[in-house]
Amino acid sequence: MITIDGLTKTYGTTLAVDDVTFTAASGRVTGFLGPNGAGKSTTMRIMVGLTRATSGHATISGRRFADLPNPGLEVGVLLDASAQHAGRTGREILTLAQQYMGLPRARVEEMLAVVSLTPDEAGRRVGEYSLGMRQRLGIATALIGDPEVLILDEPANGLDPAGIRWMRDLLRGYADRGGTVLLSSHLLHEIEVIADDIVMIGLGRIVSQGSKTDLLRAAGTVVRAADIARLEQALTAAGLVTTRAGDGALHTDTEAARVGTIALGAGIALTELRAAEGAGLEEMFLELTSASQREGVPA
Ligand SMILES: Nc1ncnc2c1ncn2[C@@H]1O[C@H](COP(=O)(O)OP(=O)(O)OP(=O)(O)O)[C@@H](O)[C@H]1O
Repeated sequence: MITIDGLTKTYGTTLAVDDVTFTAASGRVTGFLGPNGAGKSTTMRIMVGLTRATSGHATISGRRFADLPNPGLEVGVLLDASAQHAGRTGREILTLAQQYMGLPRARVEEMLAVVSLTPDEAGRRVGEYSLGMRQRLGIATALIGDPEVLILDEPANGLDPAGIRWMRDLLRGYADRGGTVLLSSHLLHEIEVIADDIVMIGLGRIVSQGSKTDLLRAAGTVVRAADIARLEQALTAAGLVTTRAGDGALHTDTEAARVGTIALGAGIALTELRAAEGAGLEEMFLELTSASQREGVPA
């Protein structure tokens, strides 16, 4: 379990992380979502002792990272896959990790197999690796000590579709066995597919957090009718908040059953009625983080 309590980080006049509090629970994948520059990496760097917080605390399984006697056995970290020594081979990097964590030699080959790096690839210098191969090696290094907690910054970066699926299954299995997974992304879909819980951050502040199921439910309903203006009128008259999506559908902030009942009462035949899910979550994400979106939110 990871606990973040009132974490704040300033760089000069930049408030990178602003009073952030959340928990990533055991047995769950927590997605840490936010636009570029929102403060995700800074928060994660503080968790693993690479950056000092201005105020607040971060603990892993109840202890500060600096107080963990053999951190690799408690927490696997992948912050920047390109930070590995370019002149060493993948196998050498894993062997160093195996040695300083005091693990059996066999763990190196086991991990290479887990992340599907072939013996030939393992013998090549990391400087010659593709980004996806470096991510795989980074994940192997994070997992080698069989830690209870995984902290991964943008782990899907550079992976191809099969690689993304592989990583998703790996992290799912890890959480299902009781592990804690915290992964960051600015890609909503990636987080939406894998996460059990979502923490959304914008301009250093948490703008929303909760279980994915609850957030998706709160994302509302998409509804369509031949006479969309009359439907809009009926829903607004019933006190619902509606917005017109670009494709002509209406988005409401309430559940489908209520929308259906109102339409039936007004004698309006619907052509579509469904939970907004991904689209709703995206809208929520753009809205909640609008102040920190470089491009602003499209109308
Ligand atoms: N070492 C540093 N010195 C000064 N400012 C920094 C430093 N590191 C981060 N920042 C600033 O802190 C803010 C948060 O950056 P951070 O890298 O944590 O965002 P992020 O959410 O990880 O973004 P991305 O999705 O682009 O990786 C940004 O305004 C950034 O410019």
